[in-house]
Amino acid sequence: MTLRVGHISYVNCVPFFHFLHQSGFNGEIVSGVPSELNRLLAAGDIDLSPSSSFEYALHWRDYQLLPGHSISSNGPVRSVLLFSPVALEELSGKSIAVTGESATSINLLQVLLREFHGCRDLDCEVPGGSVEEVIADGGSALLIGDRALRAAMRGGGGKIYDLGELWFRHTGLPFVFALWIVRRDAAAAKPEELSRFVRQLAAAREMAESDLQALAAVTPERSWLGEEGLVSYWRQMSYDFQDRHRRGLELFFRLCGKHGLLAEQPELSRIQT
Ligand SMILES: C=C(O[C@@H]1C=C(C(=O)O)C=C[C@H]1O)C(=O)O
Repeated sequence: MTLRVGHISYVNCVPFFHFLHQSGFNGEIVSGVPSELNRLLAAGDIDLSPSSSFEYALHWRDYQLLPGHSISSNGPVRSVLLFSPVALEELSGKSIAVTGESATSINLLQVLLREFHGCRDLDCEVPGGSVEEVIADGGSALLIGDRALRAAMRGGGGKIYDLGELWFRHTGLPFVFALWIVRRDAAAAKPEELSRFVRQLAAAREMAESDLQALAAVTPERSWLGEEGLVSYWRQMSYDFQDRHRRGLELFFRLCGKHGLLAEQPELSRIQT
């Protein structure tokens, strides 16, 4: 049996995937934005994926974590951005257009605004048109991933708030946007494939991180982000999952509970390797 593995179609995932085949992986890869991968994972259509940390919290009884990896910020993240013509404190009652690609970041936005900026009655909705149009029309809007990086390069009239940076300023902790999530039933059905994958993923990431410059030189997104842009973006992301990440994640889940975004607190359960 082969593994069906999700792949986030953002440039932040390149360090996990570029060398995966070279490291021996011969299963299937299914690409999508985080919200699509969350859906496939919840439905059992893929076995494992880097996916929204909030998705883990919603369905944690069905999932386990691959230890040691995440997609996190430790300060600015550069690709989870709120574009707003007004200050954060003034967003109560105003409409905020949010990306349909996210699960974690839309809840992080709510937590930041409610817990630290005194906002009430937030009106967050995925717009009918594109989020980019809302930004161009001077509205408040949340983008993630490559579309956020591109929109920041275009700039615009309003302010740009980096949600990783805001989280760090208020908590002093990393923020965990994505975790490597495995379905429990897949872990039970394909234990050997999974332990091979754990080794292949670690090797692939190590190869990528040992020479980010060389990786940037063969990454197509260099056409718009530049090789130096890619390297500095990957360098400031945190792909680890250590004790500080766990504390940041648990605080986020607690604040989601406090603000009515999560019905119960998840247990963090790792696969046995
Ligand atoms: C750091 C990012 O985090 C992403 C945000 C996610 C979410 O909001 O659910 C999910 C996966 C991450 O890749 C990004 O979008 O650039």
